[in-house]
Amino acid sequence: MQATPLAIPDVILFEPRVFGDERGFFFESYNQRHFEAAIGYSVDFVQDNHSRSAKNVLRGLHYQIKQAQGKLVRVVHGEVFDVAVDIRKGSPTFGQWVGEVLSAENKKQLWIPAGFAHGFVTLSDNAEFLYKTTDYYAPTFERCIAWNDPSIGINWHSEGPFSLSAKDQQGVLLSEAEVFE
Ligand SMILES: Cc1cn([C@H]2C[C@H](O)[C@@H](COP(=O)(O)OP(=O)(O)O[C@H]3O[C@H](C)C(=O)[C@H](O)[C@H]3O)O2)c(=O)[nH]c1=O
Repeated sequence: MQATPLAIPDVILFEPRVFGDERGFFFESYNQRHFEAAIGYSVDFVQDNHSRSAKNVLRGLHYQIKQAQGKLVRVVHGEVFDVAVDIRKGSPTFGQWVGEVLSAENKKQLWIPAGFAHGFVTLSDNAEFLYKTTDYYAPTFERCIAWNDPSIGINWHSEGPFSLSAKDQQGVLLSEAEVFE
């Protein structure tokens, strides 16, 4: 497994070692020992999530202001553009974003620590998105930052128009959002 910090170095891209043969392929989608050695600290994943989205569905930018979740995300069908935004007050990269194309084909994974808002847009006809989280779902603590906040300026690598939940249509600007102290 190869681990590469992105431009915001706390966000780490994982590329697994894939064993292909005439039957198909095998790879370890998660190995705690290798993962923790790569990020340099231990984490405890408590929940696995799985969502399916049609083309141009955009989910985000989400975070939990309390019970903040670290997320290890991957795609097992189709392709998405996945984005993390640094919302840690005082961070030198506060308000900056990083993104990566994750697909069933490239088998890439992103580690997005607590302290980031997270979202993705579906690039393929459909995409199935799986992720592990380091804390439990807590809807009362859920917050949403507007996907198109000009102060963040995310390039979603897709023309749209995007399909968003009613909740995500109400996302607030980063300047008005609760952030991590
Ligand atoms: C996130 C979550 C949702 N739900 C229920 C609540 C709703 O009835 C339904 C759909 O929830 P929502 O529209 O919030 O799902 P997403 O828009 O995919 O939300 C996620 O999208 C972005 C990409 C994230 O990073 C977060 O993990 C999460 O906010 O699933 C649960 O029961 N447990 C959960 O952990």
